[in-house]
Amino acid sequence: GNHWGYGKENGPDLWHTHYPVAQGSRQSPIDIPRQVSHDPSLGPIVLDYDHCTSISISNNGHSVVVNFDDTDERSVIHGGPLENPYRLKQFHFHWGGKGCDGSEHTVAGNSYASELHLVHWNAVKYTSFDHAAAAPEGLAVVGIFLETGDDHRWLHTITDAMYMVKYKGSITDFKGFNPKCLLPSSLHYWTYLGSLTTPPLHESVTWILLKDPIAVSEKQLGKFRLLQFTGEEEDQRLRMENNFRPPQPLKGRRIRSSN
Ligand SMILES: NS(=O)(=O)c1ccc(C(=O)NCC(F)(F)F)cc1
Ligand SMILES: [Zn+2]
Repeated sequence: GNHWGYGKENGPDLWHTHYPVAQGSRQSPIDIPRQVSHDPSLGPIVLDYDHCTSISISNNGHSVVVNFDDTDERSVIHGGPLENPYRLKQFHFHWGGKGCDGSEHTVAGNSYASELHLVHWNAVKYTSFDHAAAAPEGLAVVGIFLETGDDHRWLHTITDAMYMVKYKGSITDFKGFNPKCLLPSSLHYWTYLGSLTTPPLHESVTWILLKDPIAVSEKQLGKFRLLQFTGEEEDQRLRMENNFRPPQPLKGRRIRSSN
């Protein structure tokens, strides 16, 4: 049927028809205001990715996703606002069209070129990712802003693999990638309780947004736009771009800032 997407006929403003939680009280993304309350009790976020390696890279028709082996506690994040360790499951990106911004969260009304989401789940409290994804404390997503500037030396491995997953439903081996190389210099962050930013929009995410962006070149971002929303067998060739949901109402939520 009318599967959800980012077009005029199936985009974010229409998602509420099949996913009423779209108008819920803890939806994401949001705009991060200039002044956020600083919480001295918030410790540092710790990303233990040392034994972490990727398995595959895929095109799910909405984004490009790098998948990880989450069968043990090898790659977890803990600390910060989190009461348990959360296992890395996948990371993916949201981006705009040529010369246009495409981040999901905004900072004082300003967008970035793109936004990277590192998706983790609470394997201490839940038996599977799918259960965690539907539970209030189930997921922790680390958001990293991308701004255009110099080439990112490690992003090349990802953009070079994109020609292998051009079409929706494609997947290929992508081993040995450690996302630690995509982190900015500072792990200072904002945190708030929100949701998945794509349907089913479950209100299950503790968001941890790093304040500092990483720099990627316009050329590297251009390779993201070679991906397609559509499958190889489809007549329509829809370039994958502008796959971001705009900021949603804060509805009284508190946003906390690490130091
Ligand atoms: N863009 S986001 O908020 O990081 C984001 C992260 C993960 C998922 C996801 O796994 N959806 C499938 C599920 F879990 F079965 F619902 C969707 C959005
Ligand atoms: Zn995302």
